[in-house]
Amino acid sequence: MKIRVGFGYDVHAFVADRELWLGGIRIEHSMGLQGHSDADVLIHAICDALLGAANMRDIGYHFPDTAEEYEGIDSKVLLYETMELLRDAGYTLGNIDATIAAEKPKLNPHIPLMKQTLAEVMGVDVEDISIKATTTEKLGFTGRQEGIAAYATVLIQK
Ligand SMILES: Nc1ccn([C@@H]2O[C@H](COP(=O)(O)O)[C@@H](O)[C@H]2O)c(=O)n1
Ligand SMILES: C[C@@]1(CO)OP(=O)(O)OP(=O)(O)OC[C@H]1O
Repeated sequence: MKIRVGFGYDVHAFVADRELWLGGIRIEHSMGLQGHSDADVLIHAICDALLGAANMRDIGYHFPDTAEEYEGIDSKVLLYETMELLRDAGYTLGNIDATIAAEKPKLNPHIPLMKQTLAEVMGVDVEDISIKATTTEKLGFTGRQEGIAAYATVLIQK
């Protein structure tokens, strides 16, 4: 069996008048994230980790932010399509471990639904998806609530 690991990182800036989408769900907050898509920073980090593990470039290579078809797109569609690319190459998911760095909002209450949602989109067991949240103790751009960062590691196998 071939086992590979991948790492993904993404950042999106907070702006007013946008919905906040994280881990495939909408979260009530005073600001949302700026982006060409729905700016779901966690899903983008997971897509990059999956593509990296398979040595298949990155999210912007497959879904360019210059393409009209991806404008405002639900990132769950990009995650589904990323999983299709991996499946076509013969890979299955081992597990995902992800961390969201955000001063606010409080994310713990939303994590079970994020995990359930992503597991359904990816067609994997919810037990294979771990999502954690951390503040950055008011330090840096996340600490100043200028944006959110997300990190993901994945294991895939074939
Ligand atoms: N946006 C966030 C950030 C953190 N949490 C939870 O709070 C715990 C403590 O955060 P620290 O940054 O002080 O480590 C953290 O472990 C998370 O469980 C959260 O829910 N939402
Ligand atoms: C998802 C895509 C495509 O809509 O756009 P953004 O929402 O701007 O996200 P980013 O993580 O900057 O890059 C990937 C993009 O190609």
